[in-house]
Amino acid sequence: MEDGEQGEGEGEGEWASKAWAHLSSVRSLSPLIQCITNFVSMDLTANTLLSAGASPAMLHSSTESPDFTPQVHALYINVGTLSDAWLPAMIAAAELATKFNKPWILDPVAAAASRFRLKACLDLISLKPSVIRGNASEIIALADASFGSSTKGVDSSHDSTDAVEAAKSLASSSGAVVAVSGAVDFITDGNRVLGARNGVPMMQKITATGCAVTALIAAFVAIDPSHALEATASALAVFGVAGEIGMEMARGPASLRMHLIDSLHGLDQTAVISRVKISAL
Ligand SMILES: Nc1ncnc2c1ncn2[C@@H]1O[C@H](COP(=O)(O)OP(=O)(O)OP(=O)(O)O)[C@@H](O)[C@H]1O
Ligand SMILES: Cc1ncsc1CCO
Ligand SMILES: [Mg+2]
Repeated sequence: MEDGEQGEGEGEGEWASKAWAHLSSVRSLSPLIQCITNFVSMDLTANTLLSAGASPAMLHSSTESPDFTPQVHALYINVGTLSDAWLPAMIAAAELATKFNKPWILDPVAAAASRFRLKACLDLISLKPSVIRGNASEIIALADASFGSSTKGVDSSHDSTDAVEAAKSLASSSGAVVAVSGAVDFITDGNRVLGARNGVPMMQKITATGCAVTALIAAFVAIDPSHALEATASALAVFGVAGEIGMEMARGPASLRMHLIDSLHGLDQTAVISRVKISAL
């Protein structure tokens, strides 16, 4: 990717070209992504990464991370089925990623569901993830560092538009790019804000689509680590486009899950360029 001016004045066409360039790089470079993710999402997450051209590895033992994490192109940590045993492994892997200059990406599932989970997420954020992607309720809880307020487990009880200010504040305090998923996905570094308007509402009816798109963000950031904001927007838009095309063949959530994976695998330049809807806000 070129290092030129990005942001103001950039039209949807340029963003779409950038998204295609990111997807093409993922396909050609096939980045290796270590995923420490929840039991629910493992299958969809691995298949999403494979369909996009990346190489997933669900290795989570703190005993093997010292050997493995230095070899990966990015690390993905998702706290969805957090336990006392797994948290130290997540922290150890995040520390290794930072030590070896690998980008790492956090999905703070259900951040406000318990004090244990909120503290775990805040501790992980202190280890400097490149990107944090959550739904609106998760990002609001992290920005406020507050537990229990208007949360509904892993599902959001807010619209993504409700969380834009929280996302900017969390990005500024953490140094991470923060993405909020929803009908519009918002992506911010605390200064610039991008909106990605792809996807279909039925994607919320498939468990772990959020987890899967965060892994896709890890793959896109792996191949363009110095442009985490742009790579994150591209990943969210590309995943949304796969959902839109998949929905044309689907009869409900179960068949959308299958068609989304097929569509992500089959995405061509024409579909990406004509459908990606990213803009600077
Ligand atoms: N109303 C919508 N219209 C279009 N796309 C949507 C809509 N809601 C969610 N999406 C898309 O669905 C995907 C999952 O987002 P969601 O906000 O449901 O994540 P999540 O709550 O973290 O999910 P999970 O925890 O089940 O993994 C994202 O790619 C998002 O863009
Ligand atoms: C349903 C569920 N519970 C913990 S993680 C997860 C997957 C969606 O986040
Ligand atoms: Mg989630």
